[in-house]
Amino acid sequence: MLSVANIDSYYARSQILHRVTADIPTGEITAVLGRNGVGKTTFLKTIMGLTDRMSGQITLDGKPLGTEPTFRRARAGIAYVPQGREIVPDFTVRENILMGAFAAPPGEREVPPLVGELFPYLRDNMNRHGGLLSGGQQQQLAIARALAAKPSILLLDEPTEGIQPNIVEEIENIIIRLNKELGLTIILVEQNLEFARRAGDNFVMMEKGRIVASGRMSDLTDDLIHRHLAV
Ligand SMILES: Nc1ncnc2c1ncn2[C@@H]1O[C@H](COP(=O)(O)OP(=O)(O)OP(=O)(O)O)[C@@H](O)[C@H]1O
Repeated sequence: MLSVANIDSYYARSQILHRVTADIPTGEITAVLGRNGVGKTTFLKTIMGLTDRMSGQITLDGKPLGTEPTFRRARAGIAYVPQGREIVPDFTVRENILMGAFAAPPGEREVPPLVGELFPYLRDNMNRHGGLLSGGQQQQLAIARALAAKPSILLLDEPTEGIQPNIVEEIENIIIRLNKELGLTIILVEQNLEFARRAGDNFVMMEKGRIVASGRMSDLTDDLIHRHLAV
């Protein structure tokens, strides 16, 4: 289980997260919900060690990770798919995927066969430049890059944002398969409440850098949604 406890997290001198505590159940999807700017991305970045400073504890199956650099967290099995995808446009599809493989065990730094199964388009376009792909294809590529690290935990930041509506469902189905068929633990930041509710086993609700509610998705009441998500 991934646990965070009493996390404060900062960009320069700005404190963004305050006393954040959460247990992320293994093998399940936990949706991180909240309005714009409440700290959802910062929550994921903090788990990955990508903010300027944090205090508090992060443990994975009891092993402390909170003071480890990002690459050790990646090697411990946590992979991050950032908002906006951050594909390198001049690298090919293959090169973009292999960027994720540095965290895989030596001897396994390859494009995983799974990528071809999940993403036939990527399999058939390995030499195409990343910048030529559509938003949906780039999202597939960003997920493929994360899978190249052979993770057990996937952090997904708004994976359906800015993607053509007819492709959104495809991405959603992939995310659900990664969890149900491969058993990946997923932390999903998602503005689309309908998808978050359908996919998520658990939720974490954030407000102003704090977790204000959490639990099983069946416990996400209309009142909580009204209080913390409605504009
Ligand atoms: N690099 C940064 N330096 C300073 N402040 C930042 C930085 N990135 C984010 N912030 C601030 O941290 C706060 C939380 O931002 P964050 O992106 O984590 O929220 P979010 O809930 O993911 O929002 P969104 O849904 O808009 O992505 C915001 O006030 C934002 O302005």
